[in-house]
Formats: sequence, structure tokens, C-alpha cells
Amino acid sequence: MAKTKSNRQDEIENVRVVIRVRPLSKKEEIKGHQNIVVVDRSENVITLTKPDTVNGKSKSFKFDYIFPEDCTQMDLYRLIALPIVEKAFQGYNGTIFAYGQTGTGKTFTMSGVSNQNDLKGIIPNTFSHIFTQICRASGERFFVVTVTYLEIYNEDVHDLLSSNPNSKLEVRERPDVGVYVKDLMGFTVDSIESITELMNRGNANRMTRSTLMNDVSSRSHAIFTINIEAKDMADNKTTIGKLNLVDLAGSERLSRTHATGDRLKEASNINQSLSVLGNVISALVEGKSSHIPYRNSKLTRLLQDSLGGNSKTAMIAMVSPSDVDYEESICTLRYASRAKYIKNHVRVNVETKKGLIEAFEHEIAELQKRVAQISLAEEKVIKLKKKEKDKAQIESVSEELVKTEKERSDLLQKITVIQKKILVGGENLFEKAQQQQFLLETSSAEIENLDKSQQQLKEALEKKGAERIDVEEKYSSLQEEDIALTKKIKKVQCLLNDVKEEHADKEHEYQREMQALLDTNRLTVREIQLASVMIDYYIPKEYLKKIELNTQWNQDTTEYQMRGVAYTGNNMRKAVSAFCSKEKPVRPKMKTVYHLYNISKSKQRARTSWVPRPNGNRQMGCRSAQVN
Ligand SMILES: Nc1ncnc2c1ncn2[C@@H]1O[C@H](COP(=O)(O)OP(=O)(O)OP(=O)(O)O)[C@@H](O)[C@H]1O
Repeated sequence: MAKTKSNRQDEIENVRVVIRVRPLSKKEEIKGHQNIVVVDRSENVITLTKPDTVNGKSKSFKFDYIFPEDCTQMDLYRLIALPIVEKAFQGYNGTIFAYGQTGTGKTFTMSGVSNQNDLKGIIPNTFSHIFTQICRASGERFFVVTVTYLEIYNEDVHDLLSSNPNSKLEVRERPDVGVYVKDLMGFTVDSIESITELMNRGNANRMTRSTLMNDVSSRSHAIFTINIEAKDMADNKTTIGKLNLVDLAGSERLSRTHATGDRLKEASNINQSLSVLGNVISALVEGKSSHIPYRNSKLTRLLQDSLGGNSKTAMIAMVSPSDVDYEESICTLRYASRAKYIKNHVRVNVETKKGLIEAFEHEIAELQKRVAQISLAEEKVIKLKKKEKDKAQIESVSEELVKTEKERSDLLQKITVIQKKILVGGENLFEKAQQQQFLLETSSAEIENLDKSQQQLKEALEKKGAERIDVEEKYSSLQEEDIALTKKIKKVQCLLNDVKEEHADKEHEYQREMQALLDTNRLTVREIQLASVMIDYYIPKEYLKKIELNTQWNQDTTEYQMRGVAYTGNNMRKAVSAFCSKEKPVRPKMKTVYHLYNISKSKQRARTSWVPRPNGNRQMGCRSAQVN
């Protein structure tokens, strides 16, 4: 389990995911179902062979631990529940939830068979563990244990411990408390007996029915919550550990269950909330978005802290060994594979407000004060009675004494009831319930054994060392490799999309450039045509050759230049007239010309028409205008 310190208080810890494979049932054996599951205990790899495939195609997955069909309820408790319950005593939150297809053993794992000690599930074993721990604690430690039990059926929350379990309760949220169920009843327990009695009451109220897949199928998600408040008198510090023990309703393929009507609605609600749970897991694992869809179902809202929040969480995914359940088992294993990447931020919950222990102590003190007052008043009345001679007066005083006596005994009874709620570490629990002694002692011995076996397991794990960690970190299963490859493909796809977009952009740009070039080309052709027309109309052919001969391309200025241009055209005209007149050349008065132009527009126009513009209809090179 990855574990790092994120800051002074929080530890970052992955959700622990284990698999439990149940044995083939008698029914399945009679029907001739085949066991397609193989567990590699040393490597914690589970392999499922696809039925009806020629060469036995198989899929393998690796997990924190895999419990094969011959594992015991105690094996599971030791490895999964025990460390979480121990931590709850130190003020950590813990969650254990059972997930899987219908009929795979979730209720068997969480509750078990109540009248057979070795078949008891995690919940009843937790009771023995908790009370044993209290017995073993020092007398300096006080405890209050409270219990709630609810179910979510068809997206409605019901209190399984209420006298009216059918009424629907609301899920609310407050910044100081977080998500909670309004009016959910909490019960304080002081013995294994009292807590077991509550569990049985809740189980009896739980919604179950017989389905095609399971004779007693739980149709609701059930959350059994145990709060352990512990006050250390030495440092006056109070911690609260909250344990959520969750038995989820089973996923099922509607085509296989043939459900109709209400049962269909029930099954779709179960699948729907499990799919929201799956989405929450995916969102937490992918970490792409900061939005985790907890609010999409009551289950995920209530388990918000257990998934990605402040809780040490273990998920037990149940798998059927049967060939007919191959598809569902693969789905469960995929689901579970994702969950192991969820990171929780755990910390000790230190009670800053007045806790239950303090509230009870305060109440006891108040009641004791009242008892003291009554005792004083009684003494006075007794004295008065002794002095009194009047018979009637004596009678009324006696009546008063009876009343106060009754009040005092009621108060003392109340005090005893409240005192019983505060469990003092050490011996007094044995005094309270002698019948528990045997259970507790056996549990103590068991826990010592558990400690030892845990230590052995730890050592064995450490032995595997770096190689194991390396393998785990790389590809802890083929499924993980699959995820990694899918991620890679997605990345490449993203890159490809980027390249495609860039290509499209470039294509667009190229088209634009092409268009611009074509436009330029068209313009150039037009200019060349104009130049050709001008040459054809104004330059006699014999001069053209001369011009061509005397024209050369200048690389630097990128233009044609005429040799001896200084001795041509207007340059020569200016020089000749200056030489002939020997006078200063007279600049033409452009203003006058301009005015004249304006005045006799038609005349000017007539002059310009000397050089007629080429007519588009005329053939190139055909001279129809007169040259002056
Ligand atoms: N590990 C196991 N060993 C022996 N029997 C088991 C085991 N797991 C389950 N079973 C038996 O299989 C049957 C179905 O188990 P269970 O009711 O616990 O399943 P589930 O997953 O809770 O089903 P649903 O989701 O329908 O409530 C029960 O008869 C139970 O006793």
C-alpha cells in the first residue's frame, strides 16, 4: 500500500483492493458449471479462462491480495478488517466495502452466518474486536461506541434501526459536519450483545428478495456505521474513528435476471448507482477533472470520504468461479483494478468541540447535583417530621418523602444508564457482561495470533523486496498494461489530431497562398497584355529588335535597364533645345495648362483621343488607330 506524508497531518494512502472467489454452489455443480478461475497465491494473480474458446483464451489480473475459495472468514478479517479497526481506535476513519455481481458472497463476507462462529462475517467480528480492544485498553481511556444502520433502496435512504424503516430520509450537507443523513438514529452500545442485537434488527428490516441469481438477494446498499470516540484522560485528548461497513447491492445483467416491473426498476437503480460509483472511481483515478461526480447518487455522496477523502478504505471485490459468469467477473475485476489507484488523504480526527463523552460526563454531574439537592431536602423533611406532632402534617410530609425518594431513585437509574454508555478501558467491561468473557478472551488470543501472523506476513512481503515493488509499480497486471496502452493510444491519437489540425491549417494557408498567386498571376498577365498592346501600337518592329539588343536584366535592381538611355527621348530633346536657343529653358506653366484643360475639356479630350485605348474586341497587334 503506497503511503506518503502529504503534510504534517495527512497521509496519502491508496485504496486497498482485494478479491474473494466464492466456491461453486451446489446448484451450479448440479447444472454442470465449470470452474474457470485460477489463483496464483504467491503472486496474487487471478486468471480467468474464457469459456468456449478453442485454445482457452485467458485474462489475468494482479491485486493486493486474492482470497481463494477455501479461505476462511477469519483469514479475511485478519488481513483486511483488523488493521482498519485498530486504526479506528486511534481516530482514523475506515471503510470496508464489498462489491460484486449478485450472488457472489458480499453479504456472506460482511455479515456471514450469525449462528456459526467460524462463519461470522466482518461486521460481527468487528464487534468482538472493538470490545476486546476496550477491555485491553488502560483505565485512563474512556470510550463511547455509537451505531447507525441505513440502506439505500431505489435511491431512497431508510433508517434500518428506526421503528418506521419505510420512511425516507434526506441526505444533507453542512460545512462543519459534511454529508449526513437527517434524522438518522444513532444508538450507544455497551456490549457485543447490544450491538449484535442492533445489527440483527437492521438486517431484518433490509430489503431482500429471491431472484433468479440468488435466493436471498439484497436489493439495497447497506451501510453499518460504528463511531468510536476515545478520550485519553492523561492528555485530555478525544479522537473519533468512524467505521463504515458497506454491503453493496449486486450488479446484474438485466437480460439474465429476466426482471420486469418493480424488480426491473430496482435492478436498474442498483446498476445505475454502481455505475455512478464506477464513474467516481474513474474520475478519481484519471485525475483529469477536478469535478468528481459524487452528487450523482446517494451512495457516492455518503461514501464521499471513503473514496478520495479522509478514510482508510478497503474494497473486497467478489467473483464467481463459474464459467457462465465469465463476462461479469471480468467486469468486476476491471472495476476493482481501477479502484486500487484511488488515493485517500487520511488523518486522525481530533474532537475539537464537546464530544459525547464530555456531554455524558456533564449530564451525570448535573444529575448528581440534583440528587445531592434532593438528599439535603430529604434530611430537612425528616427532621421536620420528627418534630411534628400533628397527624395530618406528618402524613403530608411522609408523602413528600415518598415523592423525593422516587425522584432520587429515577435520577440514580438515569445516572447508571448514562454511566454504562461510557466504557472505561480495562476491567469493568468484564464485570458488566460476564457472558462476554469467553468471547473476549478467545478474541484476545486470536488477536495475538493475528498480530503474529500479520508480522509474519509483513516479513514475507518485505522479503520479496524491490523486485516486487518494481513489478507492482510497472504493470501490476495485464489489465494495467492494457490501461497504460490505452493511455498511450489516446496520447498518440491526441498527437495525431493535433497534426491533423495543423495539416488542415497548413492546407488552408496553402490554398490562400495559391489563390493570391493566381490573382497575382492574372494581374501580371493583364499587365503583360497591356505592355504588349502598347509595344504593338507604339513601337515599330524595327526598333523592337534594337531595344531588345540594348536591354539587359539587372540582377541587383531586379529590373531591365536600357543601355545608353541617357541619349534617348526627352533627355536628348532637352539638351538639343538648350543648345539651339542658348537660353534658359522655359518651364511650361502647368497651372495655365491645367486651367486651360479645365476650360476646354472637350478640346483636351480630343487631344488625348489621339492615342486611342485599345479596344478589347480588337485583335492583338491589329493597328486601327493613327499614330501622330
Ligand atoms: N465464500 C463462500 N463460502 C460459502 N458460501 C458462500 C460464499 N460466498 C457466498 N456463499 C453463498 O452464496 C450465496 C450468495 O451469497 P450472498 O447472498 O452473500 O451474495 P451477495 O453477493 O450478497 O448477493 P446479492 O448481491 O444478490 O445480495 C449464499 O447462499 C452464500 O451463503
